Amino acid sequence: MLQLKEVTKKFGTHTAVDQLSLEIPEREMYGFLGGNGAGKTTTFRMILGLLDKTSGDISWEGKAVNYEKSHLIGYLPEERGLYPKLTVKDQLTYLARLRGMGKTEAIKELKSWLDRFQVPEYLNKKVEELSKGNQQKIQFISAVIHKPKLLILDEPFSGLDPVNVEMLKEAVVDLKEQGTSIVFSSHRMEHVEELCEHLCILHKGKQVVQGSLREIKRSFGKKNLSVYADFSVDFLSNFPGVTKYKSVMEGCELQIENEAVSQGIFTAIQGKGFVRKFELEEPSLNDIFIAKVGASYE
Ligand SMILES: Nc1ncnc2c1ncn2[C@@H]1O[C@H](COP(=O)(O)OP(=O)(O)OP(=O)(O)O)[C@@H](O)[C@H]1O
Repeated sequence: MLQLKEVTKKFGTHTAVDQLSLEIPEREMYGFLGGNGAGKTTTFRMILGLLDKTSGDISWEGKAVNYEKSHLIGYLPEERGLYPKLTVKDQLTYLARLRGMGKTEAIKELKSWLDRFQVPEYLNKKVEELSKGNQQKIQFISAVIHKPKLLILDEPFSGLDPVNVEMLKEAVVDLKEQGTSIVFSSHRMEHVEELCEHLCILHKGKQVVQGSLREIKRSFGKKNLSVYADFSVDFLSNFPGVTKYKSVMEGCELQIENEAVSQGIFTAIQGKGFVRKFELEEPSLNDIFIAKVGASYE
């Protein structure tokens, strides 16, 4: 387990990470959400031992983490940095050897990743000949080639087209199933919602939400209600307990104060005509973020 206890990082007078306490379970995928400047990269760099913390404690399996010395950790940094003039093969075998792998084994692993990403022809290409997105795939391979136990991915999906996003998602899911603990950051709620059992949302260095996705959603209650009907449902905009009303082609989408309000609405629409949909939904992470942080988030 990776543990952070009251971790703070100050740059001069600016507090980039403020009293962050987290427990990141083993063999899971853990999501860090937050807008630009929220403190995600700073937290990762502190976890890896690449940046000193101002105060607090960080431990993995009971010990301090040292990325430079441990072969059990993989890291995809936000600022991608491959040597443009080297071939994929030379570069990745070099990096894999730094992380304790033999050359033959590294080439075998590299080839299997290139096959998986459907780019076997890149083996002997120079990095500068590849598109940005494909360079990112190569950098991802450099983070996982040595089969780390703990994998930290800073914005792994940014800049990739939808096909490559799916390919990378499948790869991280497989790594998790093989027992890797994965921590990744994203601006995109839906990626974290889809992939993570546990997550935290950072806002200006502070954690505003933390825990299991299921529990977080449950604690918010089901407050989104869709009502699609063959009669006008406009009167629901003034219904007691309705906090937000959106008219849509087929009816309306509502936010309600609590689940009990839906019962009143259900009674009120009965007998008025044909109801095609009446659905109480869990909040999305986006709803939760906005409720916690405010609508200013982009
Ligand atoms: N070396 C540094 N010196 C001074 N301030 C820094 C330094 N690194 C980060 N910061 C500040 O710390 C805050 C957190 O930055 P960080 O890069 O951790 O955010 P982030 O959540 O990763 O953002 P993004 O999504 O934009 O990458 C920001 O206000 C940033 O300006």
